Amino acid sequence: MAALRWKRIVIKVGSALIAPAGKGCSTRYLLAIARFISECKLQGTEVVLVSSGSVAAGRAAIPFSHQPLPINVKQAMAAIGQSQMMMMWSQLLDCPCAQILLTHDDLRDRKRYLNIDNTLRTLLSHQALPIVNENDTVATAELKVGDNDNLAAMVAIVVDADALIICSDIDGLYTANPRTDANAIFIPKVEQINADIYAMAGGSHHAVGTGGMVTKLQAAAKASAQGIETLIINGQRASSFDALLNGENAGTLFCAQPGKQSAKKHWLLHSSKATAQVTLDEGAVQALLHKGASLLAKGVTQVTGDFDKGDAIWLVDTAGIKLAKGVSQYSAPELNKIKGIHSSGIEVVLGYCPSEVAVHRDDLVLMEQG
Ligand SMILES: Nc1ncnc2c1ncn2[C@@H]1O[C@H](COP(=O)(O)OP(=O)(O)O)[C@@H](O)[C@H]1O
Ligand SMILES: N[C@@H](CCC(=O)OP(=O)(O)O)C(=O)O
Repeated sequence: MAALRWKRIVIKVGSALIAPAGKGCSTRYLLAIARFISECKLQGTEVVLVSSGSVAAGRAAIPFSHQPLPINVKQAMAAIGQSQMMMMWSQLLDCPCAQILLTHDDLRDRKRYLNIDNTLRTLLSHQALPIVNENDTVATAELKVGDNDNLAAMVAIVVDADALIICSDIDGLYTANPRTDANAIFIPKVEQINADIYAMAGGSHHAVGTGGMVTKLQAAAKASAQGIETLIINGQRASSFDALLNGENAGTLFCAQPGKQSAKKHWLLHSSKATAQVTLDEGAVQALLHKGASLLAKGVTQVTGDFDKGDAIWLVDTAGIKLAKGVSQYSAPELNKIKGIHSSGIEVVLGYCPSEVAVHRDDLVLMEQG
């Protein structure tokens, strides 16, 4: 058996594999996936599992035939199914299985993001298997990622994985949904995801799945942009996993792209939630855009909205154009008091000076100006 080419992977398993009949967990496809995970770990490849299926697994316990399922019913099914799904994985694997339930909000908050990162890495260093799912019972629309394909890509970026393997009930990407288009042609490799590729993707045919091929392409785009190669494979076929273990490709491969950002800058740009903004004078704009400088309080003319020290904020020019996103070293009330003031005067005004700069260059990412 050839060695796997990855040191750390994220495997995403869709609802259709957890509960193929749409009601309750089944070992039918999970045995082969569990064997693959065990083989990866034996070869020294670290694995994080993102498992859907809490709604599908809990479905049998709550008889409800109307479609679409109302959110409260789905949440109740998820609450029942999550423990059943975890139990199933624990029975199939002989390593400790660790449950991690997340919402999008957890990833937007820097402290929680770092806690997630630390927990995942600690679990991996102790040969445990983190099993991630969306925290369906608490997540309202604005807190949710909404689908586990995108969640898996976010997790892959958090743990700096080499590969994201999305296991579904289809061989990979086709030119159209093969369930509705008999002429659809299989695509083994995608160099770069563009509008033509997105145009091929259709939705899901399951009541408990989310997103179909659309969310898988979004996930592949996110992960591959961060240098993580992504595969969409048929998790119903044990042969897909045999191929991967033999160092061959299976399903559709989305190539890793160059230009990976640092984890911190990626979080700032794509995950952090910034609602407040500070307006910069022309000197600060030039220093930021052309000199790679930090933002000094002296260059701030206006503070709009509320934020704490450590929160992400927008840095805008006098026309209100968003130039950058950065982590503030001061709260909004503090920055309001010291705006326009030279760094040496901060202590005089506030009585303390924890930082010479308002936003440090390392905690700042420039927006692409179109
Ligand atoms: N272009 C496409 N190529 C392949 N599958 C597609 C395409 N467009 C839509 N699909 C659908 O996406 C489904 C897989 O997504 P989904 O049902 O959400 O599964 P999962 O539960 O694994 O996330 C396939 O079964 C297929 O019906
Ligand atoms: N969090 C939900 C899964 C949502 C989801 O994305 O499902 P799927 O499209 O099957 O990966 C659950 O556990 O049922």
